[in-house]
Order: sequence, then structure tokens, then C-alpha cells
Amino acid sequence: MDQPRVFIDGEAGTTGLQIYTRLAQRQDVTVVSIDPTKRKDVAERARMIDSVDIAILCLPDAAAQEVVSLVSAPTVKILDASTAHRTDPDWVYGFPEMQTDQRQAIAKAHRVSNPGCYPTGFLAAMKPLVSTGIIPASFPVTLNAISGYSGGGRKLIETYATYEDATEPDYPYGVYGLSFGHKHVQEMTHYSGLSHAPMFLPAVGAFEKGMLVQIPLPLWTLEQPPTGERLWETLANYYTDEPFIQVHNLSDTNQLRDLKFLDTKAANGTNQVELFVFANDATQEALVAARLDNLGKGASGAAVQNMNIMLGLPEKTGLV
Ligand SMILES: NC(=O)C1=CN([C@@H]2O[C@H](COP(=O)(O)OP(=O)(O)OC[C@H]3O[C@@H](n4cnc5c(N)ncnc54)[C@H](OP(=O)(O)O)[C@@H]3O)[C@@H](O)[C@H]2O)C=CC1
Ligand SMILES: CC(=O)N[C@@H](CCC(=O)OP(=O)(O)O)C(=O)O
Repeated sequence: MDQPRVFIDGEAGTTGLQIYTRLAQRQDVTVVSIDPTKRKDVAERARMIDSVDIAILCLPDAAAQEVVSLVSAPTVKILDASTAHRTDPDWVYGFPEMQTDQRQAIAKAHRVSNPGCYPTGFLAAMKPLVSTGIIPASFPVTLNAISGYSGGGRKLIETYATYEDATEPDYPYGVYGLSFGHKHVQEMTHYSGLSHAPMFLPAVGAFEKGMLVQIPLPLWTLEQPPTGERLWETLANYYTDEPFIQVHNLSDTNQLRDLKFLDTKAANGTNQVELFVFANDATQEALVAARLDNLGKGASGAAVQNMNIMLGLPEKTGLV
């Protein structure tokens, strides 16, 4: 096959630009760009998509749905970074590490949806615990999470930029999603195996990027409470040999606990999800936490990983 041609629809946006930057350094794919004066012309965008091997959509949901409906080339592969198709049965969920057959399904698919940033952390932590029965599917799960403001795209970035000269921004820690209908809850419920939607309490912080997803587990409510060691072992076994999911061992986690603060930004610039288990077996409490770069494994890094799989290229190419 000739070198694969890639079109990033929404190349000028936060996610699109990050993907472009990663791909521009590569010799094994050719990125084709739209005439900037036509970047919102849907017919021209559909024509561009029809002309390439793979298109990566980095658009608001409605714009992604609209352009997909106009694509006619039967062989073009589409990877959508928006929320529009994440639980659509005709699309494959682009989380290769989620279960054993997922990577193969992504490789074969013509339509793949990139997971949301918060669901990436949540599912990385919860899917193994629920699918092995360590945490029952009926467990009333809550997740508290914080994201850097780039997670909100251009508009939120501009809002925080206006705070630049202030000694303290208006919302150094802004809790949102308070009507409990966040757009990510659907995919979290769908793929976690939980029988009820988790309660999701997101927050945005006054830093550009980085994300922590925290899932407190009151284990004393269970008939057979697992130990911290068992939670850790379940996660570590699930992700053996996965280059982009790192389960920190319990002794490292204990050292971190003594540092008092769990750093939100330490995974920035990587395509890693880092998982931590903090547990107190005496009180039967645990916290499972995921750390990632919302623009890395939470968006653009994951998109490049999925693109590599969809094109049959080595999965780690262009990623750290
Ligand atoms: N930022 C993040 O951390 C993550 C984002 N995503 C998803 O990726 C997608 C893109 O988000 P993000 O990059 O953050 O958003 P941005 O707002 O930064 O970028 C979106 C881009 O799409 C362009 N655009 C808007 N409407 C249209 C249209 N009708 N036709 C063509 N282009 C259009 C925008 O142009 P203009 O600015 O001129 O309107 C902008 O360049 C969204 O669906 C988002 O939910 C997913 C995971 C994480
Ligand atoms: C901080 C912030 O505002 N974050 C965004 C999520 C960004 C994202 O990942 O959205 P998608 O994955 O669904 O495209 C939000 O909560 O709506």
C-alpha cells in the first residue's frame, strides 16, 4: 500500500492541532489539509474525507454527525474524537486495552469512536474490577474528577486565558456537571458493566492539562470486601503487557500517600494512563485513581494510537 493519507477534520482546534503536531513529524503517513478558507464547508470536508485512507474528526458532535452522513467512499476509515458515536452499535469503541478482543475489532473497523477523556480514566480503573466480579455490577459508584481547562476546548482555554494576569483565577477549582447529565455518563455506564449509571462529579482546574479520576470504594458495604492487594493485583494482571496503562505497585503508592498530594500533571506529554490503588484494609476503604493527560490518552494520543491500529502500523509509533 502507498503511504496512508490522513485528513484531520477540525485540524485547527485543540485536539486536531495536537494530532497534527504528532503526525507532522512522521515519515509513514501523509497528512492532507483543507484549504483554511473552506474548513467549515461541509461539502468540501466530505470530499476531503472521501479522498483519504483515514479521516480523524475533531469537531463538535453535530458537525461530526453531519459530515459522516455525507461521506460516500466505501473504503475510507473514520475515527471520531467527539461524543457523537461512542455508544453507537455501528461504531467500535476505540479503547484497545478495554478487553481482549477490542484491539482486533478496532483494526478491522471502518468506523471507530475515540473514548472521552474522563471515561478513559474511569473505564481503565473500573472495567477490570467489575468484569472480574471484585466489585459487583450493582455497586453504587461515584467518581470525582478534575481536568485541566484544555479539556473544554478553545472556548474554555480562552476563558482561562483572560485570568492570566490575575493572581488567582475566578475558578481555580470549578465543580460542574451539577445536573448529573454529563455527556460522558452514557459511555461510562455502557462499557463498565455497571447496572446503574455512576454518579459523576467533574471539576476543572486552573491548569492547562492533566487529569485525575478518583473512585472512592467504601468496601465495608460489600459482603466480601476485597483487600487493597486484591484490587491492585486484579488491575495489574489485567494490564500486563499493555504499554500505555501502568499500574503503580502498592509500595510506590504508599510512598505517594505519604507525600500528601497526588500530582495531577505527572502524565502530561505521554499517552499513559497511570492507575493507583490506595487502600486501608483495617477500615475497608479504598480509592482507585487514574491519572492521564486529557490531551494525550484522553484525546489526541489515543486518536494516534487508534489510527496506528486502524492502518496496521506499529501501535506505539509517534507515542510515548
Ligand atoms: N479537548 C479535549 O481534551 C478533548 C476533546 N474531545 C472532543 O474532540 C472534539 C474537538 O474538541 P476540541 O478540540 O477540544 O474543541 P475546539 O473547540 O478546540 O476545536 C474544535 C474545532 O472544530 C471547528 N469547528 C466547529 N464547528 C465546525 C464545523 N461546523 N465545521 C468544521 N469545523 C468546525 C472549530 O472551529 P472554531 O473554533 O472556529 O469554531 C475548532 O477548530 C470535540 O467533540 C470534543 O468533545 C475529546 C476528548 C478530549
Ligand atoms: C474540562 C471540560 O470541560 N471537559 C469537557 C470534556 C472534554 C472531553 O473529553 O469531551 P469529549 O471526550 O466528550 O469529546 C466536558 O466536561 O465537557
